[in-house]
Amino acid sequence: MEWTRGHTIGRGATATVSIATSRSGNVFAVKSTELSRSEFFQREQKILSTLNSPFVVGYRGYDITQHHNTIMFNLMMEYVPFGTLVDAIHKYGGRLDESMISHYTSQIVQGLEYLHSTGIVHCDIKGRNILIGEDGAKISDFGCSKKVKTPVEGRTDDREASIGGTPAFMAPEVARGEEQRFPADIWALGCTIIEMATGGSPWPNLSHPTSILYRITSSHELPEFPAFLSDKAKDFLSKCLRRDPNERWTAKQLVKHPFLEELSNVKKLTNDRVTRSPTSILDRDIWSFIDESETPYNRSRTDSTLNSPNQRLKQLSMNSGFKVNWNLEDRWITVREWEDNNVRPVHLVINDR
Ligand SMILES: Nc1ncnc2c1ncn2[C@@H]1O[C@H](COP(=O)(O)OP(=O)(O)OP(=O)(O)O)[C@@H](O)[C@H]1O
Repeated sequence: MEWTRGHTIGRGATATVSIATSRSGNVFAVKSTELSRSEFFQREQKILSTLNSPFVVGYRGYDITQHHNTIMFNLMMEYVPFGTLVDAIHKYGGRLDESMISHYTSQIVQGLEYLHSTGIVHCDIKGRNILIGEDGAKISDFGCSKKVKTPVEGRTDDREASIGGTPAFMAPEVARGEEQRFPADIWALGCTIIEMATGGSPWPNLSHPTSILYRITSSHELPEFPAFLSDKAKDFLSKCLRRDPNERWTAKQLVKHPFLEELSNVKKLTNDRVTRSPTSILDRDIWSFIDESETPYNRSRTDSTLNSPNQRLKQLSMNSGFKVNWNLEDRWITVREWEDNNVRPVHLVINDR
């Protein structure tokens, strides 16, 4: 298919997303990166090409092109015009009201129900990866996603697979490097509801990924439920945010929860579009205003154990029973874990944005 690249509409850690038009005049979005750096993209392309749901960004194909001396991998997708859920939160003054939260949650849950029924774990559900279209929310960015066996087919051994995502949205079993299956997306959904309700991180006093992982793995805490939410909304959250993945509700159960029944009076974004091009700075804007060192949690730790990322990780590894080796590569952090002297094949790929 011949197509022409238009203006840039978004940038991720590795990709530039542009609007594009085909010769026949169809408009779509094209996400491009250098072929040599396209490992996650190719995974995304393979997964996206198998999916078809109104609650998941639509697949339109892929191609490889040469731009000056650079070979580019291009992933073509449905153009979703109103930015991300984080843009919507900004647009509505920093947080969404409960009717909007239930509207978008309903669509994300239906998207997750569909994905999980096909054996896909998204692995990076968060506001930045939810796009807002004419009909509402669509799940996007499948760069971390993986296919696992469905409950009917049996379990895969996640110790063989890489697991990862964004620390603030990571379920306890993921942060510990144990497994990342369907319940991990449900935990991240709970975190995304808090993001919609507060405009901030589920762990608002912590900004460094290491501190967040430390808190998730070493405490028995849950993210704080926003006080202004109704009992129904809090009950819904309590079904998502359970530390034991086996106790979390499935997407199939959650679609029937009473919180999602009240969908009247929803303000749609269709005629009131978000025009600002979304950038990665949004996450920083929201979340970095509170320094973790100012929190009582860290103030009580007057020893030097948590002074640097490496020292914090040493502490984390002592608590978790694993030795952890961190590798900073661009904006991604890879954590490899060892159990006694046996190298575990699991590594945790962390989206640091
Ligand atoms: N289909 C689309 N339609 C409209 N805008 C899009 C579309 N896909 C992506 N975008 C915009 O481009 C931005 C970057 O896209 P995406 O998150 O998929 O890139 P990424 O490099 O995988 O991101 P990350 O940094 O999370 O890995 C999104 O936040 C969004 O604003």
